[in-house]
Amino acid sequence: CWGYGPKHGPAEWHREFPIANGNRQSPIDIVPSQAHHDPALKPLSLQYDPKTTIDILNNGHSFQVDFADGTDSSTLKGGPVSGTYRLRQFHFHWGANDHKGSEHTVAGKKYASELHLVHWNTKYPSFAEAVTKPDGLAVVGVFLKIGAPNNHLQRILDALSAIKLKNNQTAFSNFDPKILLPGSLDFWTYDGSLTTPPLYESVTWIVLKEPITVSSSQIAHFRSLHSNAEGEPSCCMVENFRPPQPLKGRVVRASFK
Ligand SMILES: NS(=O)(=O)c1ccc(NC(=O)NCCCCO)cc1
Ligand SMILES: [Zn+2]
Repeated sequence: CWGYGPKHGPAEWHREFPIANGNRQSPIDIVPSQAHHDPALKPLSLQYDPKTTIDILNNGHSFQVDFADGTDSSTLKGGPVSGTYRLRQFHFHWGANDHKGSEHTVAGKKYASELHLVHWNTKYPSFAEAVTKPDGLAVVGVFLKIGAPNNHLQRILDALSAIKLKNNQTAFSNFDPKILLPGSLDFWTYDGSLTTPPLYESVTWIVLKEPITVSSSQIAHFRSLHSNAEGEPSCCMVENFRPPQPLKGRVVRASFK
């Protein structure tokens, strides 16, 4: 199945998922000087209820923290979207060393990692329905740069030892994703896709300009996960980022001057 290694990596995904060569693929290289400030963009409104935290899961490509999305307890509104989007999960992407790992890049700059908070449009009955629609998802991307240790990540890192292998999951509760956000919610936004197969072109991307910091040893914990399930040949999850894709005429808007 698909992965990030030399055999089944991003350059090969188009064979099974031809939309990989589509017109609104993600991630992209964001060039700040070419982003258009749009004063009509509303401020982002993120309201999260820690009680909706369910579990933490190794899905074989990353790890994700899942949230109960049966009510409007944890939502995204405003910014470039209309309506209400519910938080489904958040996960990370990282690289084999600290000099790469983010999916979006900023004028060619790669960050060490990137956090994705995945929300779906409640005009659709479920996430599974929404994920195939052009306005189905809104994903907030947050860059992680190497610096001081991030205390807010510690509980997540401590849980990773319990989900070492693919399909391992363990209870995780009472987590407020807001504590992972930077001070400023200034963002760039553009129409894109899932960055992993099935690569559906259903994502309104909202990439925050301000990174958060993590230490080098904290991010090393991410690389201790395995992409194989029990009984399969051991394979470390050292790298799981897709490189930037062609812009194909899309416009990136900025919420800030
Ligand atoms: N990296 S990303 O663009 O934020 C992303 C988010 C969700 C997913 N996929 C997901 O949540 N489920 C897979 C969709 C299968 C159809 O139900 C893939 C990539
Ligand atoms: Zn992602």
